[in-house]
Amino acid sequence: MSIYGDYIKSVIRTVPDWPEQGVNFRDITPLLQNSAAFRKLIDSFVHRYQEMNLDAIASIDARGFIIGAPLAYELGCSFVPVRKKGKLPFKTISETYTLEYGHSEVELHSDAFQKDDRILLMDDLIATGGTMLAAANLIQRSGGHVVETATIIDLPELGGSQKIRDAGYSVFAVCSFTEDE
Ligand SMILES: O=P(O)(O)OC[C@H]1O[C@H](OP(=O)(O)OP(=O)(O)O)[C@H](O)[C@@H]1O
Ligand SMILES: Nc1ncnc2[nH]cnc12
Repeated sequence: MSIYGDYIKSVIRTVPDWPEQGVNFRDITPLLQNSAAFRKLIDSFVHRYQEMNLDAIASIDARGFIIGAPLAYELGCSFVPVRKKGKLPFKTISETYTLEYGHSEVELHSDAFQKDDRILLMDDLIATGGTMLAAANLIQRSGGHVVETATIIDLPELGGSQKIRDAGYSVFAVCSFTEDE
């Protein structure tokens, strides 16, 4: 949890039973609408990463872009989008991952990184961890080094952050929610 974790958590809205019965959707739009809260969020990432000599911020289509781009701007790093299949125009490498039902695929341009570049990978939320883990593996395959994976929200009861740690990556979350919150 970051220094602003409790505050950031207080401006995230939970929408029960969306997009389907039984899912508590953690909605970051109230956080984005609140300029003071959004600034504190980006500042907490700046505070954590400013001395880490990062070369690039990679973030995941689509909500990850909202936090990755301002952080890259603040830190003076390059910004690399990891996109859902079929969105990137140049030569890509891809990684398939399992969803609750079926499969999905993330892609990266083959020239996105230099070998051994130090990369921070960001997304807004970790649930089952499939998306973040696939993106991290993709970056490592492309020759980059994933220094850490970072998120606004972790849902630890779904096991995703532990799965990412078990695969050897560091995980930083600004806040977390249990199922009953
Ligand atoms: O840990 P996981 O179980 O993989 O789930 C987390 C992912 O799910 C959401 O994205 P979504 O695919 O809904 O796309 P969006 O950002 O375009 O809304 C979220 O933004 C993460 O990327
Ligand atoms: N519970 C949840 N809230 C918001 N985004 C999600 N992506 C996957 N699970 C989610």
